[in-house]
Amino acid sequence: MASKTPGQSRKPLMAGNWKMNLNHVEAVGLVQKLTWTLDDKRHDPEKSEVVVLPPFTDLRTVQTLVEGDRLTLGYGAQDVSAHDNGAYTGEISVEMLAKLNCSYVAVGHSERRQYHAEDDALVNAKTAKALSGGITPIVCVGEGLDVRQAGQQVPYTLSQVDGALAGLTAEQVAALVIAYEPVWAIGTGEVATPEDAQEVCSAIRSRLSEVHGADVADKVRILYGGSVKSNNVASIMAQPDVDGCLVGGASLQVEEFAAIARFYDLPAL
Ligand SMILES: O=C(CO)COP(=O)(O)O
Repeated sequence: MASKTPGQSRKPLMAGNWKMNLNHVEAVGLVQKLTWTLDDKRHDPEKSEVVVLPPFTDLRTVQTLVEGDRLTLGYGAQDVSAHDNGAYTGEISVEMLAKLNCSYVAVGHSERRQYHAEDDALVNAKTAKALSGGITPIVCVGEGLDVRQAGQQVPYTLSQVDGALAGLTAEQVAALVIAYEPVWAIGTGEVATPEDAQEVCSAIRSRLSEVHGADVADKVRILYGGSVKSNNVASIMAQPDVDGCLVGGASLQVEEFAAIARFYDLPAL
């Protein structure tokens, strides 16, 4: 596996969270253009893994395209049910996602926490469910503006991490991805400084090390999310504990997302 810095084995991950954008027809256009652009610019898949998280209704189409054309593009979902099956109207199970060969699923995104009242216990149940189905959860954590202004971003975020990972084995934790997304930076154009991102990402890694040991902490990829663009990605990625980005708005723009995926060729401003 390629390294971001010598001696580090975590392969950078650039995940595009489309949120509630693009129907399945539009998804075809974006995925095709994205893979053409990455090929054209000679993207090295060893230097960053590129993943899209489309809406549920696009997943079968994206799967067909990726598998049919053997694209070097990962995909996954934006949410998963904490239940296996049954009378849960509107929910999608991990088995359904696994059947679509999804590699990843976001859990606990701040928009789910905010608009669907998801708490740490539910995020914990969804994380465990994803792992049990063989899908890598991207566990989202991060503080709101009031918490940041009170200087409590580290304890607040660590408490979300503790809640989301409660009861998981060291082996399970080693297999997941954590995304630090400060809520005040999401969709606002207000990106955290590289130092802000590093402060919390490094605190998360220290906590993983305390609880599960340094070997586990070394394996977990910790992403930053919140107004990531091609003009700020390189300096964020230069931070030692930032192993990738969870990208919202910019992942809907092919040239932008392709440039973000190729952060390794951009100057850190
Ligand atoms: O929420 C995000 C990704 O999950 C970030 O969204 P933006 O990149 O649009 O700020």
